[in-house]
Amino acid sequence: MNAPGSVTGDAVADFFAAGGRHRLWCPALTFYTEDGSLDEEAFARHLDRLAPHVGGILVPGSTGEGWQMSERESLDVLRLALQAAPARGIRVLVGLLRPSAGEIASLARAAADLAGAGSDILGFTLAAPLAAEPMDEAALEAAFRPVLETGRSVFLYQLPQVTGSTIPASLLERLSERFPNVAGLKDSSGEDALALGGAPERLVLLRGAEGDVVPWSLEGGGPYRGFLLSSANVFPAELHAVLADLEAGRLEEATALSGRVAAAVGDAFALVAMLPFGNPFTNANKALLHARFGERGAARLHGGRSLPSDVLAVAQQILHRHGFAGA
Ligand SMILES: N[C@@H](CC=O)C(=O)O
Repeated sequence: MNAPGSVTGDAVADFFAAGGRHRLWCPALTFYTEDGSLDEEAFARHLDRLAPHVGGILVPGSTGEGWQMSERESLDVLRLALQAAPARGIRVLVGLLRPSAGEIASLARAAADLAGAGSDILGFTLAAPLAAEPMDEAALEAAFRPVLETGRSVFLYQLPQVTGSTIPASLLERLSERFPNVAGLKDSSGEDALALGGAPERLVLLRGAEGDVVPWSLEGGGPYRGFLLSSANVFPAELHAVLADLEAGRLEEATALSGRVAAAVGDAFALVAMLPFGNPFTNANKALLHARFGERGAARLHGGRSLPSDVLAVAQQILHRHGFAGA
């Protein structure tokens, strides 16, 4: 079952099999002006930096502050992405990051309406609703079904540290048998149980956790075909180069560069760990982006907060320490 304007699971697999930048995806940061509205120009500049190096963007992902947004705000940033992506040759995954099953289904309907037929949406990224107690398999299936029944391609999104629930292997297997439009899995848990435990072979597996890419890549003996990394906001060229090195069999070069990126990103996550607001994916990457590209508005977060100037100064030092030029 595939909806009008939707991409089939096979086409999604072919897209990633094309290799190179197609295997690198970015959960794009969201930019705000001083009055809190979307900064369309900063977003366009950001996509210009990303486009040569990524297959597409996830909008809004956790890094794009999707969990903090209302449905209206999610649709506003999606609209911008759909306007900007085709001219830059990149595709869009829609992040369905909403607190309840009803709100997930509502955003999926509205996003499909916005995209219409023949759009550049590659699919939905579908996380569990937020729950104080872990949801069981039946409850997760009930929450996912309305989106799966739209026929749009779907990546199930493992994010227990935010949602409170873990998608079990048995559910992934059943849904992928029942719904051919389950195209893949994005796992940001850092535990990788589904990929390591033998997820159905036809699925495209994407890693969303930060860290060294090499051992998790197919070429490095790992299970993941692609990577959807918050750090692609700051290091798109380097992560693209790592994948190119891997594909060309230059394992040593890939390992050295991937290790350097991972070390800088690790330091940035440690830097923002003490911040009592925002989320670490956003805060770490906004601080690094501000330092690396001089994107001044990058310090502004959803809801009117800003990253403190001492955090921005240390981000600059982190870049220098790991040999990356700053603005
Ligand atoms: N790649 C991620 C990071 C966390 O899952 C995203 O969606 O922003």
